[in-house]
Amino acid sequence: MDVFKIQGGNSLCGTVAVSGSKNAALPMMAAALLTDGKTILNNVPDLVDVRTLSSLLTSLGCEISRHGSGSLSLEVVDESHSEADYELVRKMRASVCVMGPLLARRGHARVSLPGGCNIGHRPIDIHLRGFAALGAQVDIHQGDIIVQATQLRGAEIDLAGPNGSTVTGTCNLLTAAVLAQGKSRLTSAAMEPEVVALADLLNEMGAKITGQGTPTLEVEGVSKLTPTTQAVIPDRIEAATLMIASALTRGQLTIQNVNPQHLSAVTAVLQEMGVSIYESGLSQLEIACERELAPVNITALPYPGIPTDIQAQLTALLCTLPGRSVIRDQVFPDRFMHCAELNRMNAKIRQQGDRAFITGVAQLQGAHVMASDLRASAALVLAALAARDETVIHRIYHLDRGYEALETKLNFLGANVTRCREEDVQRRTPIERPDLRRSA
Ligand SMILES: CC(=O)N[C@H]1[C@@H](OP(=O)(O)OP(=O)(O)OC[C@H]2O[C@@H](n3ccc(=O)[nH]c3=O)[C@H](O)[C@@H]2O)O[C@H](CO)[C@@H](O)[C@@H]1O
Ligand SMILES: C=C(OP(=O)(O)O)C(=O)O
Repeated sequence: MDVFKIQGGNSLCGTVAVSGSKNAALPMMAAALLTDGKTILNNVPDLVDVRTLSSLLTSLGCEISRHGSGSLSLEVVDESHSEADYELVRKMRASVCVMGPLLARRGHARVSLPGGCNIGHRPIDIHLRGFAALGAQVDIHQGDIIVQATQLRGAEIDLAGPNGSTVTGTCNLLTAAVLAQGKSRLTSAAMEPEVVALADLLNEMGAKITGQGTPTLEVEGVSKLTPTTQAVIPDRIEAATLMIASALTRGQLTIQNVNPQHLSAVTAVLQEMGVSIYESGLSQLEIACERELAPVNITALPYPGIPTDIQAQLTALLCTLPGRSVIRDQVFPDRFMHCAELNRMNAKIRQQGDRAFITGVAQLQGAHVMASDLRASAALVLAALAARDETVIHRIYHLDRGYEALETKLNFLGANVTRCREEDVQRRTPIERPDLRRSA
């Protein structure tokens, strides 16, 4: 297993470009199953999750090849298999995104129920309720979900859950409803830019979807979709992570290939802390720290609120601001595994329920810490960049799921991050102790 060794203390300065969005690319890749020609997606990040989904789609009869930097070609050559294997699904929850397209196009899908996860309870009951409303028979057999229908029929589907809407659920039902007979109306739908990106791709393929970006999506079913070429939107979570890295190291960054509109909640909260953020050009942000930063209270909410996928990274930043702050996660109320690890780095966080109560410290201290999930890993990397001495982050395979070439980008900006094998890392620095026998 790989670990990161990070020598903290350098301010990040320079220009960096954000990669394509993981969470937009995954459902867009799955949508290729809806056509029988070649779908070309550009700006696809080279990530473990993208490779895992590619393996899954290959097992479902897709031929996939990567060309140049970021162009992925996907073509269905065999529609006889509709079963997603547990070995692939367990590696990545977003595998459930194949269910909608398989059901709509092949009339049948068998997908292992995704298991537990370190960010909390993640049921897919709303997805299944939606498939049933579209006329599918839904069964659970030996840990697999089986959905089948000879012809889906348009329906009214309410996607509201206890913590807001569901992003992957909206994608799954959208990709099923596009080929259903008649009209569907999806209410309390997710408004995330990644859902809009999927709807735009489907419309390019010939679907009739309106209302994307609002809580109500109207879908007029069509009998066939044709393949197309589309670029994946910039990764707003990677962009926000870099913005926070700039603030944490009191650096100065130009971040390219961003959609500032997708980042407005993050920009607003960083500005409230005192970070200077300027738009320079259509897809570029300048981040600088020109004054002392102050703590704020934050709640992670569905879009257009502050994303839960940025909650851990914001927590790392708040740990270094003098005074008290509270951060709450209303999307995944148990997503606080990073707090105990940050505390090992001298942070002062007390977690209770869906909130973390933070008292800023003057300086974080390097330590051996364990990544528990993707964004928790990012938070530990950010904390390590600002910490005194060396931090060793174990289990960074979580990070590789969702950040393209993060250490290369950070090192280019002045960080000191080394990837090495777990067995090559010395566990502890020996503490020098006085020789008591000699002084006696
Ligand atoms: C691949 C991808 O795009 N992942 C993102 C997606 O995950 P994902 O789509 O899995 O997250 P959801 O939007 O579905 O989950 C939001 C909330 O709804 C609940 N829920 C969800 C589905 C369901 O059937 N029943 C139910 O109760 C969940 O437990 C959670 O509390 O959106 C999350 C919320 O923005 C992000 O953190 C993830 O990065
Ligand atoms: C939680 C995330 O991804 P996933 O839904 O694939 O686990 C994430 O991107 O932060």
